[in-house]
Amino acid sequence: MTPLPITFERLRKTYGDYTALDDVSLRIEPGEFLTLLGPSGSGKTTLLMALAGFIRPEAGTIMIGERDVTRLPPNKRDIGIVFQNYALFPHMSVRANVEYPLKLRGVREAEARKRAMAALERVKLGAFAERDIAALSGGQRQRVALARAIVYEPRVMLMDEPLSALDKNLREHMQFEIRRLHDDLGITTIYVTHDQREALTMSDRIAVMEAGRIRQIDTPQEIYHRPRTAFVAEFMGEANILPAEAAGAASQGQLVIRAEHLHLGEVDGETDAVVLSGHVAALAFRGENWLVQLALASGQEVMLSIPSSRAEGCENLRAGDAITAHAARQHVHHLLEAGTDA
Ligand SMILES: Nc1ncnc2c1ncn2[C@@H]1O[C@H](COP(=O)(O)OP(=O)(O)OP(=O)(O)O)[C@@H](O)[C@H]1O
Repeated sequence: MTPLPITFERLRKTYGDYTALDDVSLRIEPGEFLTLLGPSGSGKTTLLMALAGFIRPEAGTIMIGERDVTRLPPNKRDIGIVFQNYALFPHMSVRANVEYPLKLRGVREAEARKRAMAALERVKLGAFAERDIAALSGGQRQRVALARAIVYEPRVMLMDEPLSALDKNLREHMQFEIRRLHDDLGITTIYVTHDQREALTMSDRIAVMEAGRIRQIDTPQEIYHRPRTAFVAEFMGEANILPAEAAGAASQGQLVIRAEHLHLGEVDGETDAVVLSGHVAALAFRGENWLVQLALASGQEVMLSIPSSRAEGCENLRAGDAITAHAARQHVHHLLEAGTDA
């Protein structure tokens, strides 16, 4: 089946005088894996639920392919959904849970069974079909929820924080599995998370939301290396935001330098670099890297992240030591003026 594009046009949703979606416009390409990323309360779930049909917007339109679905009930939208809490029926077997959406759609017993088993095979749970849900681990339950969402072959998949109940290792493993499933099925996926690393790992593009608006929508690399605003820069990872003049730039405005792009020590004369000097305010060893907090003469503190593999000298640093750090000019990025939108 060919995947479908999704278009939101000036979508608006308010709760009393609170604006949860503030004229959101967005096009998701056919077959794209798009992540809605943002802090709690930014409107991610509201946007997803409006697409699923569980929330009715006050204004705007939602199109799936050529179809205007804004006023269609959820079961007419051809969408698979996976939630954080799995929403499985605990008293039914794994197979019965996966057959359930097919039975709702009037698919006959033998056919439902065949398709449920195929979906379970896809998520590597074929051998668990007759088990009770209660006898599964968190990761296995999440796979059942995935199987149930794909069993009727929807062309659009929505996932709202599906991995947040899992521990870190399983979560990272499932990020790859979900992405592979998306690629194999050739569907359009919208994924909600507030975890920036998860968004970077899985997505074709990321839409960063804040206060009911999309602040930036871009590929993971673009959004990480070239954030448009301080909010996006800080939300996407450790970001040092400096006034342009602090970094010796002639221009006005603000700069962002990622912690891992700052290196300890002087720069050789050949390199065009921004140089920052001050003293060590604090430092910490974190296994894969060292974090060094550098206090500038202005009082501002900047963070350096130095990989353990090339952290010679970090062991000998002490709070109060005078240090110099530098970043190559290509890693110094100008932000748009504050308040300018994506
Ligand atoms: N039924 C409701 N009544 C009133 N306010 C609501 C309702 N549902 C959501 N809101 C508010 O709308 C805003 C957006 O909520 P939404 O659930 O979309 O945020 P979110 O980005 O998904 O957050 P989280 O990461 O915490 O799930 C929040 O401030 C929330 O309190």
